[in-house]
Amino acid sequence: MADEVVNVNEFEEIARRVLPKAFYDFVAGGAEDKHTLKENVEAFRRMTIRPRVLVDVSRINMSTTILGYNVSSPLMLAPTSRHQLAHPEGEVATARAAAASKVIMGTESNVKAFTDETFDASLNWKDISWLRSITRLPILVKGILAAEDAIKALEVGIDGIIVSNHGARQLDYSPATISVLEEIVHAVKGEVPVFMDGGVRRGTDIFKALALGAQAVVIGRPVIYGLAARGEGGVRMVIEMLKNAVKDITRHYVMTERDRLQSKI
Ligand SMILES: Cc1cc2nc3c(=O)[nH]c(=O)nc-3n(C[C@H](O)[C@H](O)[C@H](O)COP(=O)(O)O)c2cc1C
Repeated sequence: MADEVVNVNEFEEIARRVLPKAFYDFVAGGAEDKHTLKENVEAFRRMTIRPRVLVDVSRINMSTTILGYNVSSPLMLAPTSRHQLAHPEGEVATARAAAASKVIMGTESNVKAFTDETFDASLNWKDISWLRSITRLPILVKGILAAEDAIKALEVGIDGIIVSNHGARQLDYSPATISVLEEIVHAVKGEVPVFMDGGVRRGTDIFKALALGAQAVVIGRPVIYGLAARGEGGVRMVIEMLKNAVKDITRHYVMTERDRLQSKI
């Protein structure tokens, strides 16, 4: 029954059962030892929340602004390549997922995503400058994991940064995204919004990412799991489950591994 599913991990389990093995393995898989794949999730789990009591949460408003668009929550859907859509039903289901996401986000974004797993490996910063010269659309650079690259991205005039290791599908042993988010937020100094993706599976993960300075988070696999398990309704359920984060989140509310180490010195 649809209402028995209570979290994203359960959707993944259903997806594993209903999808042909090759499809599931393609979606769920990661590079080589899958170290970074596991770390994306585990690094979130190692962070704890410092709950505050007697705060009025009776009317929580999670709406925010992303690149000038008002959205109902700080949650976006990641680009996932078309490889998994070789199945004809996949095409239909993905169109439905996109429609569902527009409803939830409350806007039809004109932000283009120039990302693809098959993208030209020779892509470099000059190409971003060129892109900047031919379009007035907002340009987001996805895949930033180091402060130096974040600064480079600012220099070429991008409009936002997505801290991402592309779901740990390409380079194993790159850092878990939540573990480098704060470094990049500090480097960017509020000049452009910083988004992050990788391993977001719970509303508390969104809470943690926002507390470390992300403007919004992006999800990849959870959408596909919801879609595989329950179609459009499953995608809606996944998004609703994850929206369970709260507004007015500050850095004060979370404790990272680094904080714990520093408090011992
Ligand atoms: C099946 C699949 C295909 C993907 N294809 C692309 C792609 O073509 N380009 C890209 O930048 N990221 C791609 N990604 C990565 C996602 O955009 C996103 O960064 C990642 O899924 C976020 O991590 P999560 O799945 O843990 O939420 C893909 C992810 C999956 C699961």
